[in-house]
Amino acid sequence: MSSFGKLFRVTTFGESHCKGVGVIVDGCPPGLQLTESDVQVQLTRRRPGQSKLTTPRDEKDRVTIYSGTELGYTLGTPIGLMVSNTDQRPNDYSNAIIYPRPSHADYTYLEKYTLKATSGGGRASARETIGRVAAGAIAEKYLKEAFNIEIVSFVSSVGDISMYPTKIEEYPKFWELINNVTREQVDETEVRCPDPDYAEKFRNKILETRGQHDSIGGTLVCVIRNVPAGLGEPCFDKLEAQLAQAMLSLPATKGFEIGSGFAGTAVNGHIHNDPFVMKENGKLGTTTNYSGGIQGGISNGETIYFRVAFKPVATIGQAQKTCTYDGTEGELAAKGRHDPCVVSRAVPIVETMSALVIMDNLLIQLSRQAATSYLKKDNIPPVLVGKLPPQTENDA
Ligand SMILES: C=C(O[C@@H]1CC(C(=O)O)=C[C@@H](OP(=O)(O)O)[C@H]1O)C(=O)O
Repeated sequence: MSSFGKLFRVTTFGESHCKGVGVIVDGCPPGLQLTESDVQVQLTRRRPGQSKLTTPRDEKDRVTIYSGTELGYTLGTPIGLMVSNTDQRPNDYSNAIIYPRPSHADYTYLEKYTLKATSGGGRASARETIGRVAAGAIAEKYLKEAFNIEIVSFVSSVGDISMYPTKIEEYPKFWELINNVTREQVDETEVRCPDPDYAEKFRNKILETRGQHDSIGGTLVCVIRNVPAGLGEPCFDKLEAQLAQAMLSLPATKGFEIGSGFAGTAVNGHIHNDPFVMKENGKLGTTTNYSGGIQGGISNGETIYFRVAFKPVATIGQAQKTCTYDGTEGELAAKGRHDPCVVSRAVPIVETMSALVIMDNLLIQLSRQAATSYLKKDNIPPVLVGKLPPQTENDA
């Protein structure tokens, strides 16, 4: 379905070649200062046609807020946002009418719905992510203002060139990076990688691939800082499970890994466990962070970090042997304007999608805390809050 979230609920609409794409955001707290410019920043970072590394389809993606705000403040009512599609070229798809594009969604959409959009990727197009980005930008604004939560994503690999740690021993250096990396640093390079040497290698790889009328995959890291402990809903809605669902609902994703991920399987528990320590803020924290900020499906107050894998874009100009819908063998060389690699445009998409997950879980936890605050808790047995009961004479 096209809706996501429980208390901060978003519903996206639109196809890549219809009049426009957008989103309805229900459940945004009233009183948040919000204008189009707050949302536009992330939409502009996502837009096509922004550099040689992306699809040349030239959409400005200017957003209009239709409802839910007045005098620059949210009213608590549904916020409607929309972006017009202005640079469609449906004829680009004329040679693909009888061919399902290999590894795209044409065949499966037709099987599912019995008919499909004639041009573009329809709902499976990356244009659908505009709605998510617009909604997530609102969530990000609340999270930053109310809880100082920071979300930063960056490109960590393109093809087989990777800056991501492969062994557990390499993680402490990586934590230094993720604890400090900023969006400004990420945006200093066209490809959106904070390491200039890797950024250059990634850029060259994408340009080389584009020259071959081909595509290539890559990975993104996402970091979420200052998340309070307690977010996530066991058992089925663990925070990492929701993040995984959110990320794997993005077009072209093939993998999700949190904390030490697959590398963590190579070491013993005494290395992998994150010991607790009292932190300056008077709360328990951990001295290492192989857990990736989530334990038992609940945020523990440490930095959350995860990695998302994006496959090579399915639509490529290079001729491929395949067959038509009726099984006739042939060759398809896709026409049109396509991304040789989606990772740099995926950065704001992953950030805003993360914001949607954190926002929804924050509202759920705040509502639980508010409900509990009305109870008289004076006589709660100490063992239920991790304390020993007072000693009695019999104990001595
Ligand atoms: C336009 C965007 O990306 C598009 C994603 C896409 C696809 O099939 O996913 C195909 C291309 O567009 P068109 O439908 O014009 O061929 C991309 O340019 C965007 O993300 O805004």
